[in-house]
Amino acid sequence: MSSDLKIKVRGLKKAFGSNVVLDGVDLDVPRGKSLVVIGGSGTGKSVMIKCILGLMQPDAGSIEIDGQEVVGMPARERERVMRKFGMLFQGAALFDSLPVWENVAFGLISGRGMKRGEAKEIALRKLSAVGLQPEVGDLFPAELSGGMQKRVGLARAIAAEPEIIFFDEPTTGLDPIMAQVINELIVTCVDMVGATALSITHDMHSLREIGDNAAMIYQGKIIWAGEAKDIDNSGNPYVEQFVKGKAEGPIRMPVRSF
Ligand SMILES: Nc1ncnc2c1ncn2[C@@H]1O[C@H](COP(=O)(O)OP(=O)(O)OP(=O)(O)O)[C@@H](O)[C@H]1O
Repeated sequence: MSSDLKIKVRGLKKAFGSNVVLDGVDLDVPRGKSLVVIGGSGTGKSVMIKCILGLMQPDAGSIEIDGQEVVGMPARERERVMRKFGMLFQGAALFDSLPVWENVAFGLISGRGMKRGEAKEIALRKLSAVGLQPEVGDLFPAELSGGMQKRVGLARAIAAEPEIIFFDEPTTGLDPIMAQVINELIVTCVDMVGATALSITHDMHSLREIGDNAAMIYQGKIIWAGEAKDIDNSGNPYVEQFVKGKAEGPIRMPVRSF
């Protein structure tokens, strides 16, 4: 039933000139669940997320959030829907010139007009939730390791207690131990704020840790969707090749000959 869906995507299409990136994507994100989308490099995962976030206009198709069509929605109304979203970008995307606490509180202060003192208190609480001491709040992003920056990004993503959180390759560039710490924090934080989560990743380990459900995108379409625990027995040769990381199989990587 569509009321059980937080996000419902149907027939989403997007091309750049002759490069057809999304060719009729259908995706269901059930309310309160964590869906992880996998797919090779350049298969359109980021383009799909950008369309859902309203950062990119699709050529065709429908995106419903809480049963409300957002494609073609007037900018003002769309902004209100965007407030339901939190986002952890690849590489954390922190503002270098702002101390850590202000990075976390940015959306609260500039987006919601919260007083700085109140926003700082919330920011320090969220930093503590991701295992960072209050002293870290006064440091600048350049003074932090990559893993700490990811934690700060996560604290920022949950600062406004969003209904939906997007995770863009949350473990890319981290060592396996820090990747696991971030995976566990994602699960805890998503639970803590009771959010629905949509992630994109190449990292199969991360998928198994953070996903209730999984989907695979290939050649502009979702070619498999199911419970994350079933991904090893998908019966789909494309999914199998990706999951096992095999060079041989139906997926052909574009290789340029010089
Ligand atoms: N603004 C844009 N203008 C033109 N082409 C674009 C634009 N954004 C994305 N593309 C193209 O869309 C395709 C898919 O890109 P996208 O970034 O969504 O891939 P991805 O699956 O997220 O890849 P990766 O896993 O490597 O991040 C690529 O061929 C890319 O060149």
